Amino acid sequence: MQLTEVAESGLTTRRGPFRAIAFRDPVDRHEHLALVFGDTALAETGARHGVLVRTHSECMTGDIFGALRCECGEQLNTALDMIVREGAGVLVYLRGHEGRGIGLVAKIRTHILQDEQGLDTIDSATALGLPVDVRDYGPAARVLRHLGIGSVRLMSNNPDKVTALESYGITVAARVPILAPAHAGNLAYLTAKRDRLGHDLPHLTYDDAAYENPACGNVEGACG
Ligand SMILES: Nc1nc2c(ncn2[C@@H]2O[C@H](COP(=O)(O)OP(=O)(O)OP(=O)(O)O)[C@@H](O)[C@H]2O)c(=O)[nH]1
Ligand SMILES: [Zn+2]
Repeated sequence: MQLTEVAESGLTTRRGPFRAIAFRDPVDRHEHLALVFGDTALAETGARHGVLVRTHSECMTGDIFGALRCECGEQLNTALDMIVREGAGVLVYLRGHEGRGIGLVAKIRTHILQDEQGLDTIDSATALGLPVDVRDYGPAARVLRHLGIGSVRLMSNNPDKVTALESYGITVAARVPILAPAHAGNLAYLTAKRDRLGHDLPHLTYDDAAYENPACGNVEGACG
């Protein structure tokens, strides 16, 4: 199925000049954004056989407000840095993926259960009668195809994303780790992703005492 309502402009950010290409997907009806840097055609055929791509699931709390309980915001910034360092690549910002597809209100409700009952990111969704992950990567694949990209090096720690994108006909030539530093604020989240969702997070240790709270020093009481 073709994407509709495509619009493109230049978008210079503090990292440099990107192209911003906005799409409306005909299936999920969300508006998605691709940020394109450099010559991706050359990157696809070049020695590495795949464009450096991040398909980033929307996380308002982490991406915009820098919430510490997940690492989404850091991954977003790291992905853009990696693309610019490489000289070419694409970040596809996927709307409708908030809370792994359950939406913002439901995600905040899972946070309440995590904070008040100690449930993890999986059990807190299940306790609300909600699915753990209902993200669809069809829109991401349609965006990439629209950009003429068939083979990617995917920045992700989640092996399921590789399978999902490939099921939509995108070749994932490699999965490129995108590891955010672990700290006291995101440790529970990262640990649950590693132990229960199969994310590849080799930088985590099992020594809780090794992690500091980055809010310490900024906010009275944050160090509890
Ligand atoms: N339901 C729920 N979703 C969350 C929670 N914290 C973050 N998210 C959402 O999780 C999504 C990101 O998924 P993750 O599981 O962190 O990582 P991933 O995208 O599968 O894998 P990477 O490519 O390695 O980042 C974002 O859309 C966030 O909004 C939470 O506690 N509960
Ligand atoms: Zn997040």
